[in-house]
Amino acid sequence: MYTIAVIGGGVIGLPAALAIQKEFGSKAKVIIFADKLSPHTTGDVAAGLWTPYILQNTPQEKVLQWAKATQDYILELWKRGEAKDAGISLQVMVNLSDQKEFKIPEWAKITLGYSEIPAEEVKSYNDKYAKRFTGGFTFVSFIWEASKFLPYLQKKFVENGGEVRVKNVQNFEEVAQFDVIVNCTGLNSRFLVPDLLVRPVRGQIARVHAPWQFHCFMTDEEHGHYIIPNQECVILGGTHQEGDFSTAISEQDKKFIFDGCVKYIPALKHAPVLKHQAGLRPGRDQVRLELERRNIGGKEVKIVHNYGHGGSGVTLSIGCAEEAAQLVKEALKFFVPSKL
Ligand SMILES: Cc1cc2nc3c(=O)[nH]c(=O)nc-3n(C[C@H](O)[C@H](O)[C@H](O)COP(=O)(O)OP(=O)(O)OC[C@H]3O[C@@H](n4cnc5c(N)ncnc54)[C@H](O)[C@@H]3O)c2cc1C
Repeated sequence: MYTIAVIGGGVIGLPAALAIQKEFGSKAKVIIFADKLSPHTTGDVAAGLWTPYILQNTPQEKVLQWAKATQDYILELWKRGEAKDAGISLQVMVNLSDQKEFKIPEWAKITLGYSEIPAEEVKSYNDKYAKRFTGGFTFVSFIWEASKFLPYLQKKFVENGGEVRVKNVQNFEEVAQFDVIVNCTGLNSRFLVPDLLVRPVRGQIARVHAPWQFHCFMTDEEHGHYIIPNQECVILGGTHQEGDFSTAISEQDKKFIFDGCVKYIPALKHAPVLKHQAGLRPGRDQVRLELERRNIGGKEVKIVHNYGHGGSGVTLSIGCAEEAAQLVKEALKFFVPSKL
C-alpha cells in the first residue's frame, strides 16, 4: 500500500486528500497532518464565493480549468441534494468595474447565466452611487462556505479510511518516510518550503444579520467593497492588504467596510453585527502546483506542492485537488517501486 502525507487540512488540503483517495482507493493510506482544522483555518473567514480573485499571474487557462472543475463539483453536490450540509447556496452576482477600459474577464464566460450590464444600467448605478463605473456583468454563482464544507469533507475523508492527525510539521524531514508528501500549507509555505514568494494578503470582513439580502454585490475598484450572503449571515467586505501579517481586528477597517457597503445597500446600516474577522490569504505571483524531488538525508523525497491560491482558494480547490492527485500518480509511477 502506498503512504501519502497531506500537510494541511484547509480549503486546499482536504479536497486534495479526498481526490487522492478517489484516485488510489484501497491502494493508498492517506494521512492529513494539520495544526489547525475548521473552524480555525483561513477558509473559515472566507465568504466562499465562487469567483477568481487576487490571482495575479496564474495562467488564465489554468484558472479556467481549476475553477470550472470546482463549479462542476459544487453543482453535482447541489443536484444530489447535499447543498445544505455542504454549505452551498446559489446566488445572483452583480459585478461592477471602474477599469478605464472595461473588459469582461475570461472566467466570466464559464459562469452560469453570465450577461453584460447594458451601458444605460451602468449609468444608473453611477447616478445612484456617485461613482464612475465603466461596465459590469451579472451571473449566477455558488457560495461554498468553508466552515460548513470542511467538516463535511473531513467526515467523508475519515469514512473512506483516511486519518487526520493534529500536528505541526516543522520540516519535511518529519514526514520523509511517506512515499509522497502533498504540501497544502497555504501561507505557511513561506516558512516550511521555504518560499518567500508567498506573502499574506490580509482580509477583514464583518458578518451581519440581514436575512433579507439575497444577492451578491462586488466592484473591482482598487479598494472595492463586497456584499456576500451566506446561509446564516451576510458578509460585508473587505480589505486586501498586501504583506500585512496581522489578524487583529482594525477599527479603521471596520469603518471602511461599513461606510462602503452601506453606500451600496443603505439598509445594511441597521444590520446587527455578529462577528468581525480577519484572515490572511496565501498570496503568490502564481499558484504553485507542481512536483518537487528533494534530497533529504541522501533520500529522494517526492513533494507535490499545492499552495498560493490568494483570494480564490475555494474557487480553485477541486480543480487543483484533481491535478494534485495526478501529480501524486506521476510521482509514484516514476519514482516508487510498486507496492501493490
Ligand atoms: C477575508 C477573506 C475572504 C475570502 N473570500 C474568498 C471567497 O469568497 N472565495 C474564495 O474562493 N476564496 C476566498 N478567500 C481565500 C481562501 O480563504 C484561501 O485561498 C484559502 O482558504 C486558502 O486555503 P489553504 O488551504 O491553502 O490555506 P489555509 O486555509 O490557511 O490552510 C492551511 C492548512 O495548513 C495547515 N498547516 C500550515 N502549516 C502547517 C505545518 N507546518 N504543519 C501542519 N499543518 C500546517 C494549517 O493548520 C491549515 O490546516 C478569502 C480569504 C479571506 C481572508
